[in-house]
Amino acid sequence: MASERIQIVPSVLPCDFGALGSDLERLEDAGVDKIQFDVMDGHFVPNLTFGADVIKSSRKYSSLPFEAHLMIEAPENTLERYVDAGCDLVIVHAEATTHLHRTLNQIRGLGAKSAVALNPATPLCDIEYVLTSCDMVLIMTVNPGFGGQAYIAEMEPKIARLKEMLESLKLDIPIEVDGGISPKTVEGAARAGATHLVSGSSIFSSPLGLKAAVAELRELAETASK
Ligand SMILES: O=C(CO)[C@@H](O)[C@H](O)COP(=O)(O)O
Repeated sequence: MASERIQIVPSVLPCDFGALGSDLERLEDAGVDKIQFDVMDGHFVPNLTFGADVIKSSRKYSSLPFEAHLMIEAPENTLERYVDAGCDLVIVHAEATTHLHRTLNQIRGLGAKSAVALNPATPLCDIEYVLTSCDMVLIMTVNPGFGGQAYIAEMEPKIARLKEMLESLKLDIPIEVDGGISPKTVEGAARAGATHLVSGSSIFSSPLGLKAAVAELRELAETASK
């Protein structure tokens, strides 16, 4: 597990959707490691954002890996569109697909990396038998649907237990956390075992500016994870 390095992952939710390309260029200049596109359908979560076409049109503005966080019902019906749009990794929610094992392997079959996300209330036992079909696990530290929510610190024991599960299976895959990640919360998440840290409102609203805010999160997480 020690081989997984800290990655800072911006959520595009706070971006200016009318000028997404330039915001993506700003994020790459700021030193982020990959980009997370928060896809929301207004059914699985109350909010509605964008689909694969927006990601496809964004591809030319960044050389970084793209991941699609599918906060949508029945993601298995549309996986190919996100891979064709240029996503290197596709995240589906365990709560949103009937046949999770099949869906995760469908993503891999399309040539992308697969990941499963768990809402705060969903127990780790729901993914115990699909971890070998995952290239990453996302632990939500807010209830999905909106940016700017408060970090749920009660998820830290869940992160730590997941790290133990992965180590016992000798699976060297990252644990990503998403929701309320800021300089005040990142250390707790990293100390528990998270290595990929998704942040939206904190880095975009930081008085330090985007580049320094990304560097600050990275330094805090790296120190806490040692
Ligand atoms: O995906 C979600 C919620 O569904 C958000 O957690 C964003 O991805 C990050 O938002 P901040 O909490 O960092 O503002």
